[in-house]
Amino acid sequence: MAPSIHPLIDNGITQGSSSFSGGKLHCHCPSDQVEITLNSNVAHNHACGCSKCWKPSGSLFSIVGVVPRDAVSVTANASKLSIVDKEATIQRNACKDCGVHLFGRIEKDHPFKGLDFVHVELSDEKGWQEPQFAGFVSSIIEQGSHPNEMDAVRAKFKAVGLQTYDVLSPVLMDLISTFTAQNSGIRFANL
Ligand SMILES: N[C@@H](CCC(=O)N[C@@H](CSCO)C(=O)NCC(=O)O)C(=O)O
Ligand SMILES: [Zn+2]
Ligand SMILES: [Zn+2]
Repeated sequence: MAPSIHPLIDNGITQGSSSFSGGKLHCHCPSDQVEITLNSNVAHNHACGCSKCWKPSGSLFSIVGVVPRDAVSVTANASKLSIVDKEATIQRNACKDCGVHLFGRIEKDHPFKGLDFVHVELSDEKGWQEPQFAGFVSSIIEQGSHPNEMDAVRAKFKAVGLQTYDVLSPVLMDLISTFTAQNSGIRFANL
């Protein structure tokens, strides 16, 4: 059987709702779940093949989007959270018991500082923005996917209407490069 890309991709994508304004995320513990309340829908929701984003077991990709950090609050069992890698750009807060990542936060100077990374599949609510693209696709080879499987993986994304990139989407890459240019002293008019 072909490996799962992700349950939210494998059988086609369900469109989100533009009027949806947030909901709750829960970790996978059978009891005393960590609960996160999001007062916003996600943006730039995407499949990520990198090794650092949390993926459901058996899936090659994570689905991860961003919300303003002010829209994120831990509303139950905060004591179960622990940062996976304090040195990483994105400090991923995971449940110590089940390993699920509840939110990833950037504290250092970075173009995405102020945005938290979250996985909407941890919510029972419907209406979250659907995945917009697939990023870090080639990174799945670093985790053991065979290079010969990559055409099939990219074809699966294409079949559900998603563009694939080996880093991030053009709009996000432009934001990163704009930040880098401005930090080096370049000033753009009318930005
Ligand atoms: N090939 C590496 C790539 C890891 C990577 O750079 N991941 C990105 C995307 S995460 C969500 O889009 C990133 O920004 N990482 C910063 C961080 O993780 O702190 C690999 O697969 O590990
Ligand atoms: Zn848990
Ligand atoms: Zn990632």
